[in-house]
Amino acid sequence: MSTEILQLSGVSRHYGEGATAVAALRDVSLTVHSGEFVAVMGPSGSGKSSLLTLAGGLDRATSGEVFVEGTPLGGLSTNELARLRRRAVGYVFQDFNLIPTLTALENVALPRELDGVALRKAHRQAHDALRQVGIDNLADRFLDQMSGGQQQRVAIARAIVGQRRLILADEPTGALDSTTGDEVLEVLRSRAEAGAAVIMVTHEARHAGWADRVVFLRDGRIIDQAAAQHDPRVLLAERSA
Ligand SMILES: Nc1ncnc2c1ncn2[C@@H]1O[C@H](COP(=O)(O)OP(=O)(O)OP(=O)(O)O)[C@@H](O)[C@H]1O
Repeated sequence: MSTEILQLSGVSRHYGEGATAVAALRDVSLTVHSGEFVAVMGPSGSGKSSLLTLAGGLDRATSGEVFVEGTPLGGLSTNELARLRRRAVGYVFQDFNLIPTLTALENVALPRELDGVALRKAHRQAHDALRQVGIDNLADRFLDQMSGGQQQRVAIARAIVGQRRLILADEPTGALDSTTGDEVLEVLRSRAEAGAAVIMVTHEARHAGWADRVVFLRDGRIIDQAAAQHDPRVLLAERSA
């Protein structure tokens, strides 16, 4: 039986006040279950990043409620929210948000260490995550010794380390060539198959084809939800043909 990992219930997010107020999200309701891979598409400014930051507890809703594994985020203190994020949520930021003074391995292990996992175990899990994105051989490199695509894969490894149940990825294939992009999509897909809920913002219909479901946003509202056009297994088959 699949469980609800994420639920947005009538969520709105307004920025600013009065004449300059912007409604980034308007009354959005969305449920994502364990094992589901959901793509979010929509024009620039439609609210895609806002949806992701609210889902990950990086920002708070103006109204409505966000539930992660049944916990309403609105009632949590800042510390409780930080703990839930570290434990349950992996986030791939558009600009990676990695720490330049740490190696790839240390960047990936950091959230585990912060969560109290012993160093050796955290490093073992980090190696495993780096292996999944195909760059375990770069574990000891610093960020300035890596290409943009390699840094992006470090960011993805950090999001999937330690079997997080909710993985949120904002344009995770942006800096990657198409082969590497497909590899990353395969990793996200396999995390969903292992039981995570994965939500990915993308501009590319081809990438959305890897998802089970595509949510379309416009002006802060969900205007449509559809099953992905392509069965991901078909894409896989095309790749290996
Ligand atoms: N911190 C903020 N302060 C004020 N307005 C904001 C803020 N963040 C987002 N907005 C506004 O909210 C709306 C939705 O922005 P959001 O970044 O969620 O859209 P998006 O669909 O992710 O866009 P893009 O594809 O360009 O990244 C936009 O009008 C944006 O200008």
